[in-house]
Amino acid sequence: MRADADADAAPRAASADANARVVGADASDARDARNDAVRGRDVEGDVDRARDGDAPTVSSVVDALVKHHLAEREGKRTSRMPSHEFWETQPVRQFGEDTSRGAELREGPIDPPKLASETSESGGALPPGYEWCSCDMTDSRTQEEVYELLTNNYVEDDDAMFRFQYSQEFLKWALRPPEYHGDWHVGVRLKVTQTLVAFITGVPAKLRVKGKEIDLAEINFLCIHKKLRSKRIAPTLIKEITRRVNAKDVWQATYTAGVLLPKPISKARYWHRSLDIKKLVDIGFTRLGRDASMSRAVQMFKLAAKPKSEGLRHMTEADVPRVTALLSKYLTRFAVAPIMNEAEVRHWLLPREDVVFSYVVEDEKTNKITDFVSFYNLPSQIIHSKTKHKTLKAAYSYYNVATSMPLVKLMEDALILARNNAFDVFNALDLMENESFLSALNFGIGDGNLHYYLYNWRILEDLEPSEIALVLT
Ligand SMILES: CCCCCCCCCCCCCC(=O)SCCNC(=O)CCNC(=O)[C@H](O)C(C)(C)COP(=O)(O)OP(=O)(O)OC[C@H]1O[C@@H](n2cnc3c(N)ncnc32)[C@H](O)[C@@H]1OP(=O)(O)O
Repeated sequence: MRADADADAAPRAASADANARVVGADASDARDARNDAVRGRDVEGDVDRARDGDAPTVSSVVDALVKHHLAEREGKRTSRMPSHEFWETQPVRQFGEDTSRGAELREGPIDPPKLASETSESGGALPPGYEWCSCDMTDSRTQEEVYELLTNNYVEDDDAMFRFQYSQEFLKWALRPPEYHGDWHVGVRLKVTQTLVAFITGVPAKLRVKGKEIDLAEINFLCIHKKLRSKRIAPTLIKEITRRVNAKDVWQATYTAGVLLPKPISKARYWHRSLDIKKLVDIGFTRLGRDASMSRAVQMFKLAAKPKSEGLRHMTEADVPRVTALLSKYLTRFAVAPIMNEAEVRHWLLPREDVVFSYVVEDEKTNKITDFVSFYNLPSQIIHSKTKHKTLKAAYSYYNVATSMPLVKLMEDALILARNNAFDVFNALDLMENESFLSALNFGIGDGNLHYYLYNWRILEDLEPSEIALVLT
């Protein structure tokens, strides 16, 4: 969204893995030109790099894209494509690989099957003075250590204004789903002081990818202390979590990241809906457009006092079987979606105070649950706050199904519920059917991309975000 956009407000990166920036008219023009110039999706990171690096003109960006696109079609590397010393050795889709019909590549596992017993028993080499550990997320002291590491070192927006601040309750929820493995919560400690300095996690999940069901690990919370960056510790952490996942006879993984790596299956975009526009402007999350006034903006983002849908109520334990059925049926529409049993729906979707908010609409006559809406609470720290505000309270759209009303109506209620729970902003990716409500409900497009990845599973064609129904916390 441009700074002078009609909606008066131009949201910044909500910190969520947001590595791209809106840098003014040049960048937006370049983006438009790029969209017109080429259809290929993988080239887009190049634009960001070209843009960030040399302050290029629109035409030089387009030139670079066209060159890149042609080279990519021929399977060549261009000077603008960074090399990935680590990722080029991994069983992931690679830039420039020939996936055309008739080529050798097939959809499915990239590495040939192995035996869990072939997995080595010890981890890769860390720099001297550091050691591996498993972080016991049932232990309150360890939870605190993980919380501290992430609070001070995890994902920030590009201008280092906001940093994710996952609560301890959130971390327990995200890391302890049914059948989780304690040793997939990998830490690195300084030997002498036992300080936790790096972290990466996996949790078990089942995903349907283009009709195939895959048991895999969802990888998240990769974090290295700021003082230990750029020392190639990340590849060591990734190899260690891979070893521990393989040891449980699991050979595939999924993950999301703001950075462009070889090679996403899809690229989604964050959208932001202001709930407290005054605060968002005060803290620099949002800017008012050139000719906009605060009173007009307040008016524009005004919401009803309470939800409008009759019968909308909190989801309860008794709803679990019916929500599982409703959601499972809905998720079959998408090329990539989780498969959740009742225990998983209970874990991921039953309301948890200050963590996940879920609501249902039940048809009084038939007792059927017709609609489901949910969001989770992920605040960001305001890093160098110059105001009284220390925290940006952000709600993130999670899984939503509307059958008795249009999705836009259900999501308007989600906004009202989020506002009534004191959130400042409601964030949503352009996944699933979300495009049907984003503009209509005054969301503004953010400046961050979220790339979706599969490890050791190839699909031949990139997917649109609307084909993805996976929300990783
Ligand atoms: C079957 C089981 C498989 C299980 C594993 C599946 C794969 C899981 C993959 C992990 C999914 C995580 C999902 C999330 O949690 S995404 C969230 C990532 N975390 C953050 O952004 C927090 C703040 N940043 C940091 O803590 C560090 O900058 C990190 C740790 C990100 C990199 O540390 P550092 O800056 O000190 O770098 P290095 O010198 O050690 O290493 C450089 C190498 O690391 C590659 N790199 C950089 N960022 C990422 C990234 N986000 N995913 C994957 N790789 C990444 C980079 O391209 C380069 O490789 P190559 O380009 O040369 O090849």
